[in-house]
Amino acid sequence: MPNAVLDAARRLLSSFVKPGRILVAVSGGSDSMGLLFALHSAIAEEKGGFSLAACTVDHALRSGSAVEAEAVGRFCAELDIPHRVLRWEGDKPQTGIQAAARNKRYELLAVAANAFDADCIATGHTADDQCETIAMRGARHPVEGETGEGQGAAGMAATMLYARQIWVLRPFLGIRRAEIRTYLERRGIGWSDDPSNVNPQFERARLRADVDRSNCASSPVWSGAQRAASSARAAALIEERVKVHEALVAEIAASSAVKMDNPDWRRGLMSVAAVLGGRGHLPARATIKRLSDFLRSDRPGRMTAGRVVFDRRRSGLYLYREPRNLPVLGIGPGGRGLWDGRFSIASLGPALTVSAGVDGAALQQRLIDAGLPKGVARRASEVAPRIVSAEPESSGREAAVIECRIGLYDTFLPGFDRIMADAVAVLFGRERYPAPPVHDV
Ligand SMILES: Nc1ncnc2c1ncn2[C@@H]1O[C@H](COP(=O)(O)OP(=O)(O)OP(=O)(O)O)[C@@H](O)[C@H]1O
Repeated sequence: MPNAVLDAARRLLSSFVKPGRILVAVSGGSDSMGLLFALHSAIAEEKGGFSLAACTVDHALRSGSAVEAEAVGRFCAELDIPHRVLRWEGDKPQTGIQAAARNKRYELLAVAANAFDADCIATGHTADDQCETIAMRGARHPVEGETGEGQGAAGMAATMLYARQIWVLRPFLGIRRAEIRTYLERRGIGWSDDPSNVNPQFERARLRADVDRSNCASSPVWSGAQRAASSARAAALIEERVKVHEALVAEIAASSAVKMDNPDWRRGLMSVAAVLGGRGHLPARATIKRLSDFLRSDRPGRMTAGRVVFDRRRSGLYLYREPRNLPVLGIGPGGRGLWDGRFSIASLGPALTVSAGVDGAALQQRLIDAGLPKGVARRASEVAPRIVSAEPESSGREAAVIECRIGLYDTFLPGFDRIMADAVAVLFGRERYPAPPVHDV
């Protein structure tokens, strides 16, 4: 009898570059219980090399969650799979609880992956979850699917890099929840139902009810492969047209700046701008439109969008952080912090204070020597981080390790955007992101 669930697990195993250890994120719901059991069965058929571990995050948000986590533990023990429960300790936020729980969940899963020495994490996201995600993103950004400019145009990716550290794989994205339930029922395996999945207070639960009623036929969206192709085109364009100096200024030839009719170029340019502005998302569609009109007009002038100045001169287009609302950050001895959303700074010993300001004339001169107009060099050096050490004998720069942050990709990088993310990383003087453990995008 054909078995789509087991086949998806087999396909995942055969997509690995080399066999390794998979940490399965098991909530105790049908999808992740099905994933665990299907992977266990598929591995049993294999010659060897793969192993499983499992982790359940107890969000401690409702009574009964600890008992459900224990039930998963018993199931894992029956299958001889090592299992850990990690609990979300401490205060919980009053609002945005679902988003906070999700962030915490990935953080704890990454901790478990490290403890089990796993090569990746697998989650039980299904085709139903995919429909909900597309519907949810579509409701927020009704037209972005047309050009693929927004993050949501392709829905969830089958692979995702978390925190530059560990890849999350979603082998069930093409499988309906009902199929997984049938698979489990036929084997006499039970699961728990999370009541918040049907609580209409949450947007995802409301959409879930709609998706259950529908046939999962959502509006047309990009496939992962289309999105990957767009990423590759955008990456090639920024590699060819954009030069970034000291992670502070982007320089673009005047002839390239005007080409805002090309959606791949728009997306590439906006991604570079998001890094310069210390933002984790692209500007809103209306802002991109205003900016495109300004750039197409081919006239010198300045426009600010997403905390970035687009400084258009005869010699070219220059992008840098606008000189407003620049924070002051204190970092304790040996500590680390994120300054202005743009730079991660780690102390090598002394306490540090980070603020904006001209870090001597040297930086400005380096930018001028690199060919930037004087005015641009001055403005860019004014928004550079100035690091002052609490120990007068050591200079701030010597006492710190500083790295540019790429908010768009550093926490969640969809697999289909990796080419683009690598191009941005290289422009900003960073290493490429780690490659996934599986073939395909
Ligand atoms: N408490 C949990 N412990 C371990 N894994 C979990 C937990 N909750 C969810 N997961 C994993 O995430 C998958 C998707 O779950 P769910 O749809 O509830 O999460 P989501 O919030 O919609 O997804 P995402 O985390 O990507 O936003 C599950 O199949 C499971 O693999």
